[in-house]
Amino acid sequence: MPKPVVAIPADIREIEGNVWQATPNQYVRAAVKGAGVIPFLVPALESGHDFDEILDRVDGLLVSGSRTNVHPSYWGSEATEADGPFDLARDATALPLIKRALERGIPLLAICRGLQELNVALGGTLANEIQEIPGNWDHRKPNTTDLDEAYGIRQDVIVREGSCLASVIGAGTVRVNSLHRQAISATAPQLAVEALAEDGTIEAVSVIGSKAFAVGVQWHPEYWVGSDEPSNKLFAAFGEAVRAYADSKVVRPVRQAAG
Ligand SMILES: N[C@@H](CCC(=O)NCCCC(=O)O)C(=O)O
Repeated sequence: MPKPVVAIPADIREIEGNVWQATPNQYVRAAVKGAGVIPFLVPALESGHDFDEILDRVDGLLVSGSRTNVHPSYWGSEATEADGPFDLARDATALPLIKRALERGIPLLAICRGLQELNVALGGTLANEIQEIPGNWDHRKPNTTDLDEAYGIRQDVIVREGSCLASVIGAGTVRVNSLHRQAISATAPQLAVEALAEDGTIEAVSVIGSKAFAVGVQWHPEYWVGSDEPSNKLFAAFGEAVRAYADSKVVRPVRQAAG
């Protein structure tokens, strides 16, 4: 069987004075090493994508994190400068791609911004600057230029018994990293909450009734694939679901009856 392909929606980034389509290497590395798939970056476009044309060519969707925030207009809220930075091309690419992939039963793993996009794509809302909510921790990226420190494992989340995530990484307390200022506020009707931080922040969801693996996590398992067991298990399960989907697509030659 050929190795399956997984779409990763890119971000628009300004690098050295030019505009790039980009995704952090950690997602590509985790897709290759952790899920055993071929990553396929989908350019972030504000318009012009034929999402079925893209999804016809892939076997899974991995929606990455990003320092940018989903534009509040996607859940009917007014945008202020404080809600940024924005990436309208990423929003216009990832949100419809998530919805269409779920409709088609294509396996989905959504990470950080990806979980937030999953929630918004299915009709939920987000809260901004959650560290300012009384009783909340500071879930933001640590102020460091050292990536291992920024993505350091530093927070407990509680994975719910009987959840999809529990079947992959086990139920109960899991140590994870945390690099976000937004979080799910109103959970989309089609999402089941699968893990919470001890301050009540939603840390993982799955899609109720999904035809295939469809999980979102607010933390960053991609960064520690290779050395962190829950991260390894999550990407391995995603890879397994992607291969199962790819196999289901293969039209097997009809064996001629023995002559
Ligand atoms: N912008 C959203 C999503 C956060 C996210 O995906 N963080 C990972 C990238 C971190 C970075 O490179 O700065 C939020 O802040 O909640």
